[in-house]
Amino acid sequence: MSEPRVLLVDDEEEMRHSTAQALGLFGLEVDTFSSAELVLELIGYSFSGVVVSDIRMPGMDGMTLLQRIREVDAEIPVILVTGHGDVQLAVKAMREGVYDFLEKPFTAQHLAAIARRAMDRRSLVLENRRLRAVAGKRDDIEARLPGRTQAMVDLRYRLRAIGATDADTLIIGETGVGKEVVARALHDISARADRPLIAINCAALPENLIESELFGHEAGAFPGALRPRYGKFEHGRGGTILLDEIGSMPFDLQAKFLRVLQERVITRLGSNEPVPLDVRFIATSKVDLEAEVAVGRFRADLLYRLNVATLHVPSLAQRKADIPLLFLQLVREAAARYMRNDIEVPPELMTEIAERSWPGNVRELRNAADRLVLGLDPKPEETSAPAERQRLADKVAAYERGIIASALAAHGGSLRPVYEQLGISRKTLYEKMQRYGLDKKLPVTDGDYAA
Ligand SMILES: Nc1ncnc2c1ncn2[C@@H]1O[C@H](COP(=O)(O)OP(=O)(O)OP(=O)(O)O)[C@@H](O)[C@H]1O
Repeated sequence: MSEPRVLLVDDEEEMRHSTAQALGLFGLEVDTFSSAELVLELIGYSFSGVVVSDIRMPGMDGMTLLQRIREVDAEIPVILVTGHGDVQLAVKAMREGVYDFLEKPFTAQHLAAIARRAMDRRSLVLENRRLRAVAGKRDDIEARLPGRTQAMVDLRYRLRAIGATDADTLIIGETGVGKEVVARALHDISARADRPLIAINCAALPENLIESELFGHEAGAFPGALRPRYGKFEHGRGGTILLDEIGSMPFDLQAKFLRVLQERVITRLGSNEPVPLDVRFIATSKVDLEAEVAVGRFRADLLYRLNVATLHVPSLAQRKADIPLLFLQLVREAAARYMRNDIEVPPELMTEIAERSWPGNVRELRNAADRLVLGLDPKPEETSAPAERQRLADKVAAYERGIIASALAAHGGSLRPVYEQLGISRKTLYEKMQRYGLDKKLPVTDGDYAA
């Protein structure tokens, strides 16, 4: 989203500077490089400018640079300049896909006009690519966030609507519902899709480093800050910053963050100079931020600023009808991940899965699918708890049997001292002896019992 730039490569310093200056006069943003290797490091698929390079240079020459750039992206425009009037070189360059070829001497006006045309074409190419990617990803939303319940239909509808804007967005939902999945989908259908998405977990940031982590710092800003460093916000330039668990952001930092949201500038630690920041913020929360405001842990002004575009991601309890299909999809995904193709979901298991409660939401359901595929009990807590209880009950029973047996032995099989000592009724002792198979093995002296 930054201005497209001309990357100008020339090993001759004077030529480099005079050309750059002249192009600057025609309103172009120019970066200069003394070698082709240097410029190659900056070229990527989303590069939005144009490369202007001398042909004859020590090290990598202009023709090789052209070839290398076209390996990265054949649609990046490269303009080659030669001082030698070499027709053969020109022909070769044309064959290699050069955008244009200029002979020295040339006027800056001429070069500026060609460069501008090249950049216009490049921006068209990038825009078309973006539209194609967005169209693909739009179809993708259904696959990424499946579900036929109204809650999911509404979520996808709002997601697409908000995705078409550049508004900062708050995503709310219980743990494991897929807030991060929604955030990534939002980024992917936005105009920033080809720029980075930087995810920051506010709950995991070390308190003492948090500001420099986010805002960056200048050299000497604090002991140990030897070199200047970009913060995470600046790494997200042109893209999206995802602030996970915004409710965990320290209170003092919330005021600074609010300023960033309002003014779209940041100031690195140890500097007074605000730097413009072109990013979209997406924040997530599983805690009720209104409640956090009420107890003074979250700033009301920050909440109001964030709460403009809001997405509520429903819990599985709020979309129970989606559970079977979602589970099947997660099983399919897990099977692919673990390279198993023989996984079946027995109907009884499906019924249990559908009726069970899933407090950990999709994350928990996904774990269950993984466990099934790995041949483990897919219903860990809730259904293995009775098994635990069973084992515990067995242990308790064995212990109880031992106590009764030894009491019976101690009293020579006489019942009265036994039930009195154990503080239970005669009837209860009788039932337990029956249950534990103790009646026949011991010498019995109490006529009551024998009867
Ligand atoms: N609709 C979905 N389809 C498939 N997998 C999903 C879906 N939603 C979430 N998941 C999976 O569930 C897990 C939890 O998702 P995610 O991390 O997005 O949840 P969250 O709401 O951000 O969780 P937390 O509140 O703990 O941060 C991830 O493994 C994710 O891939």
